[in-house]
Amino acid sequence: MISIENLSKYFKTDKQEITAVDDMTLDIKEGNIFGVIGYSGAGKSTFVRLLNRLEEPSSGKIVIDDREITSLNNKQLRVARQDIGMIFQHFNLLWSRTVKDNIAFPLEIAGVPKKDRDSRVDELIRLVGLSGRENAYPAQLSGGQKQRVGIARALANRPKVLLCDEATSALDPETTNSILDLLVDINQQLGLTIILITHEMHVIRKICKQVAVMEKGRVVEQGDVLELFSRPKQPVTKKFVEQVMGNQQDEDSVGQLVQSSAGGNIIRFHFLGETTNQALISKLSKEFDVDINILQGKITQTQGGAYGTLYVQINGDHQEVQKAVAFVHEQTSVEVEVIREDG
Ligand SMILES: Nc1ncnc2c1ncn2[C@@H]1O[C@H](COP(=O)(O)OP(=O)(O)OP(=O)(O)O)[C@@H](O)[C@H]1O
Repeated sequence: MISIENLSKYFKTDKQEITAVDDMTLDIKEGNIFGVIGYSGAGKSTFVRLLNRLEEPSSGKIVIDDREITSLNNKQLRVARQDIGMIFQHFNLLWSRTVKDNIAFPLEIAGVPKKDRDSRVDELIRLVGLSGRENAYPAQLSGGQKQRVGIARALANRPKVLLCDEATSALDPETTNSILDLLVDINQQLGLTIILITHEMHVIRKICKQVAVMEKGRVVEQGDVLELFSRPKQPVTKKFVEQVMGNQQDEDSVGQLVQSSAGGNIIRFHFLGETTNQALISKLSKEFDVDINILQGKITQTQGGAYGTLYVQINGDHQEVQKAVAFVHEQTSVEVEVIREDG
């Protein structure tokens, strides 16, 4: 759907030349929610603005839905942009226009007749959950509602791609979650390809299927979100994973755990993309004659399933404990490791 080849952007200032995007190559599949994460200054905003040529590339090639964006003239670009919606951190709404008229704006520009505009706007208002607020002005809306207007406006011309530039960074955690849920909903309902840039790993965790990590204008690591969580290679990626998971490699705390829990078997379960394991603990205690005590853990949900580690103490007859461990090993995709054996 989207193919980016050797894309670069240099900015010349009086004193120096800055490489904001440095030779990026990426392929993004249709219907994906693709995240790009990086710290401030990594080049994320520049990258996303190059995709619809809000920023002109210095070199490289961008193809979106078989159309080479980088070779279009201005007139062709205006038409092509109707297929590429965009939402922004600070919403970029027109403050003198109502919700309805903000959403109608791109339709007016595209020359859609008034009657068709009105019915499309009604449809969009329902889609983004703004019914009843049609005639409000942006200043009368909450941050989350403003972003809903931004999303409706971006979708007005039925784009194939939606670019999200830090779309939830100005919102509180609860509103962030509701906007992310809306993006997933839109992705599923409309089959829209979404590219989302952020500096927050929990945003990636919650809605992205694949992710690229940017540092100093370059993609330093990319892959499936679960894969990246479980095997981050670059130091910057490890830091981002720690934002969500804490430091999983903290051997001290495991040692402490073993010391402080008197007796019993200590088992570590490692969840990696399993989607049917929510009932694992209760299933084990029902099917085997064992008692299970949860000691410590952190599990998080990604679009690819659950990810994380859980330490439990399993008490019971030696054979029953072994059977329970064998069950997890053989019947589920949860990795299991015996940290300490009883006796
Ligand atoms: N118009 C510009 N002129 C000169 N330098 C720029 C311009 N836009 C961006 N830069 C520089 O390019 C680099 C990448 O900036 P960019 O805004 O893309 O990063 P970012 O990852 O989006 O960070 P942030 O989240 O802070 O915006 C930075 O060093 C920035 O100062």
